[in-house]
Amino acid sequence: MESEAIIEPGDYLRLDSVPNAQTSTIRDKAIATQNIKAGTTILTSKPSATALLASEKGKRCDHCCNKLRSLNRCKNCAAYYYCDVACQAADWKLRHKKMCKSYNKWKASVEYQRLDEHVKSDMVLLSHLVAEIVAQNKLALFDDRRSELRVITSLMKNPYTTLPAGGMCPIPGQHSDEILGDFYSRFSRNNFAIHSHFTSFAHGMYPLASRIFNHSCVPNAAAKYILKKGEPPLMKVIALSDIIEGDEVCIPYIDPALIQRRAQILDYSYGFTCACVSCKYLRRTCGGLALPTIKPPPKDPRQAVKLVEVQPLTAQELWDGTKTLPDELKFIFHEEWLIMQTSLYSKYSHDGPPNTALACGELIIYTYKLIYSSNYPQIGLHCLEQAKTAWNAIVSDTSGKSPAEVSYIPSGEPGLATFVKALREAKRILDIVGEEGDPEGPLNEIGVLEKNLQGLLDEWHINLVEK
Ligand SMILES: C[S@@+](CC[C@H](N)C(=O)[O-])C[C@H]1O[C@@H](n2cnc3c(N)ncnc32)[C@H](O)[C@@H]1O
Repeated sequence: MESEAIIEPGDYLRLDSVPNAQTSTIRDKAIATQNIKAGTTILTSKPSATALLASEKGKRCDHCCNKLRSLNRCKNCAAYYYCDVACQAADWKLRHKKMCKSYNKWKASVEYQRLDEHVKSDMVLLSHLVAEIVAQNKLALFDDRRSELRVITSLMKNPYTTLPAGGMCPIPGQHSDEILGDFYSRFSRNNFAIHSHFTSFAHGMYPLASRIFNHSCVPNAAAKYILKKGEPPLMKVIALSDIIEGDEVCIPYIDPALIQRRAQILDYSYGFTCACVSCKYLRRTCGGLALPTIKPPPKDPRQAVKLVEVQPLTAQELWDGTKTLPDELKFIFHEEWLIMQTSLYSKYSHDGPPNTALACGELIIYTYKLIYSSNYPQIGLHCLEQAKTAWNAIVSDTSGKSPAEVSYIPSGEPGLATFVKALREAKRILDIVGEEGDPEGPLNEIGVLEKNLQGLLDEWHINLVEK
């Protein structure tokens, strides 16, 4: 099924075809039609289907994906959970009535059980998609060039995927295997991980956003998800930085911090080699990202802190070749480095000592700023963690000295300055993304820390000099 669909990218974008479309993996590019300020919602996209990850079943509503306050379980299949009767009724009408009877038998079948976990998860999403089309008699929409459903049939396919026989939930009146295979072949290149505060809990098809945005590991935009009671999650694509008219707007398909794996995933799942400035830089300087060419990190994090402190660098300087990363610092582009540091950070933040935790935290921020594009939400989330750790260091300090004098990090910076710097950076970055995901998120935590800060300033009679 190949179709032309009318794509409406909204006020901020137009789609430009790439000149060599026959040989390129890129069909077209989303170009900014005007200057766009950081924090602007560039596009809103509705899902054609969503499905919770298996690990989230029973913890969130199967209809609107909100965290469950009380449990309303489908009395027939006992496998779908809802916030309340309203969500249950809405989901029944939307799709569940077409899957309820056959769901448990299908889930227990040999055909389903022998699938890999990620294919199982795709089969649930495909079943939801087909159940929705059948339950709501949406087949006619495929003939309407304006319909978002028709956009699905204009999405790029992965020619190497084949529909696993018997893998899908039997749905009365469902399409032929050919049509199902056609939908499925578009999944790996187009589906989105749905997240709350950047932790995934579901996946879904957002055809308009899929059709419009290409990937970059240094994106100038990113998707967030709005959770509203009674409605499936709505995607909003937000500008992460100021975008100039004529620039291409790109989003990240995967977490750019998966430094070694990202090239493989983009090649295997999406069929392209990324040509962003960061990938080019890493290929040029780190031997095509091959692990053995990158020196392992020093075992002692304090040694790493010393190395980092004498090397003030920005990602832009590395990418454009103005500065080079010394060989002894290349470990920061080793995926294991971040994994090791984040696990040490969480251990020291919980168990202490706080100064070791803060030193680890500084190293993570340094690394993130060399990997991610500016204002990338993960940098903000980590700055918030660092602010919380600095706060804990301040309140557990027994020296009797003012937090404006006592220091917890190797550079000698006072604890208060570490706290304020991390808190302000977290607020600046996370305000750009704005409210998203579950309630009581990072912006609430920032609000609490700001109140704590005011209390501390009053207690010690400190006047913060605004920078
Ligand atoms: C979700 S679609 C992107 C939208 C695409 N412009 C379209 O026309 O449908 C994903 C596909 O776009 C292409 N693509 C996306 N980002 C790319 C990039 N940075 N470099 C090369 N190809 C890319 C790849 O073929 C990928 O499988």
